[in-house]
Amino acid sequence: MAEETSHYDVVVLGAGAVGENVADRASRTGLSVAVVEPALVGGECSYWACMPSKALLRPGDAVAAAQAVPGADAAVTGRLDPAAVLARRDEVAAHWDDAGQVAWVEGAGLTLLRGHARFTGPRTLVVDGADGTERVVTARCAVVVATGSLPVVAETFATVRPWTSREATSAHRVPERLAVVGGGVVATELATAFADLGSDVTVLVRGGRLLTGAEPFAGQAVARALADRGVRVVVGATVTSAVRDDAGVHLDVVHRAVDGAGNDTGGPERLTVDEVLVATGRRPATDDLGLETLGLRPGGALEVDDRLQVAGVDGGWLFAAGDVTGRTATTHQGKYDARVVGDVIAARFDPRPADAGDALGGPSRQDEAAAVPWSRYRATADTAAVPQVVFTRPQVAWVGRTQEQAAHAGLDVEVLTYELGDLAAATVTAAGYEGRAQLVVDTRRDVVVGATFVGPDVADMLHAATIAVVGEVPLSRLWHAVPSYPTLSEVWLRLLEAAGR
Ligand SMILES: Cc1cc2nc3c(=O)[nH]c(=O)nc-3n(C[C@H](O)[C@H](O)[C@H](O)COP(=O)(O)OP(=O)(O)OC[C@H]3O[C@@H](n4cnc5c(N)ncnc54)[C@H](O)[C@@H]3O)c2cc1C
Ligand SMILES: NC(=O)c1ccc[n+]([C@@H]2O[C@H](COP(=O)([O-])OP(=O)(O)OC[C@H]3O[C@@H](n4cnc5c(N)ncnc54)[C@H](O)[C@@H]3O)[C@@H](O)[C@H]2O)c1
Repeated sequence: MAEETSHYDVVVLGAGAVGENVADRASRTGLSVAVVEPALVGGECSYWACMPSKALLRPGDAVAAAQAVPGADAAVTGRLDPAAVLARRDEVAAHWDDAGQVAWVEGAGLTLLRGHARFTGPRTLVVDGADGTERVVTARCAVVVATGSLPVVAETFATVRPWTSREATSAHRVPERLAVVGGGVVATELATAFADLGSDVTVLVRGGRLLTGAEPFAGQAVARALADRGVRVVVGATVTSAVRDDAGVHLDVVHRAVDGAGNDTGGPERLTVDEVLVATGRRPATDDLGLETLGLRPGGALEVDDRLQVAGVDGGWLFAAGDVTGRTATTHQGKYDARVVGDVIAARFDPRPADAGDALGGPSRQDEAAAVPWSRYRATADTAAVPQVVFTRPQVAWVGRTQEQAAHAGLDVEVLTYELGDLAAATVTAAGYEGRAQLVVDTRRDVVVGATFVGPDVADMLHAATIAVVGEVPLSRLWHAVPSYPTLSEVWLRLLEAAGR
């Protein structure tokens, strides 16, 4: 049943973390903004990704931290209480109730349209409501697609009701036996969490190592730590069939495995588990957006430039941000893109008198038109300095280029490494603290282009490195950034000493 047409200046598809931020910023010069969302306002991150997964990981970290300190260890001798961990996770996920975020959207002066949006032509959409209503919505100025991504699940698992990250992060029961297929960020974090909760976990990795986006030593450290906690990590593994019956899910796996002595112990095996978590990557959610009416291909990523403007559509009205672009797959980077695209739209379509932005110091039409890299209207960091933290134990944090990526880019690099366990702060933090920091230095420009930290509590060390990379701070100036004693940040001093300072 079609209703009357509603007109807005800007329409944002998706009220995930990215869509919310786009909408808020785009409205800052007085544009009317509608956000369309068929599910929970807040999207994946709040209810099925970042927040619940970190809530599942934190208790194990807290216990491990105490157990690593002689004297404190005696106070922490029990096991985690899975029911209490899951209950706290429920709270962190707001019990999958978006009332708080709806209140925020409405308080920000945005219009929330509940339903699934699809294009019927340029700047025109139909919003299908859950109650069967169809509302036509037009955008006078711009449309931003922020519909996120969906897990990739191979046909092999079609009949066994596998877990994706959604079922894992919202689970209300801890499986006795869990297989995790994949070796990326979701696989390593959730293998860690469920091992902490008491599952017998097997990780089936297609390639030769974990976390292939990071420096090789990072994945090796995580694999070692998982093995030490009784998790079986099988490399070179392919699941050839999956069947569920009353006894569980039976997986036929072919793999190669090498034992400590270098012997090949691999081969085909049948693995029976209670649940199988498929964590084999995500794909942009663009299947059913009506993109074909705009001359775009459904199903793929929406390719954008540094203004987040979609390539291949005339008129400068279509933008995309977040996971749907295939350019970024973290909340923080998606929100950075959201700030950029929101500012571009607020400035370009500013309804106020021509110089209003300049006079008030806010978004400015002239500045946007003349924008250069590193201005607020260009997502320059997406190519120069993307930070990522993996909340495994040990944590893995990196920004910018790995050694291999820097070499691939033709840079002359020097690689500086330091074992974090040799720092005074490590001695105080934990008995037998193990970790490593590595800087990739562009020797021609004398600046850091990449940094990796692996170890307990390194997540918050990353931002100093991000500032060094974004700021292109010369090593000669970094030398004057004095780290406090005894903190893990003293590693910066040791790394600079290794560079001959
Ligand atoms: C298990 C897991 C853990 C993660 N942990 C972290 C972490 O710790 N830190 C981090 O930075 N990142 C993390 N991520 C990544 C992060 O969750 C995503 O990068 C982020 O959620 C992407 O935000 P988004 O707004 O682009 O998409 P989403 O959050 O997916 O939001 C998209 C929204 O669009 C809506 N939508 C879809 N189609 C339509 C349509 N046709 N019309 C209208 N609306 C539509 C959807 O319902 C959804 O609400 C994690 C991911 C996973 C899977
Ligand atoms: N802490 C965080 O910031 C955080 C946490 C979780 C997820 N995320 C984001 O979510 C995104 C998705 O995470 P992900 O772990 O699903 O993807 P990923 O790209 O990190 O890892 C996918 C893994 O699946 C493997 N794989 C792919 N196809 C396979 C197949 N057919 N069979 C077996 N293995 C296969 C890959 O080799 C890889 O190991 C990531 O890009 C990440 O940025 C971020």
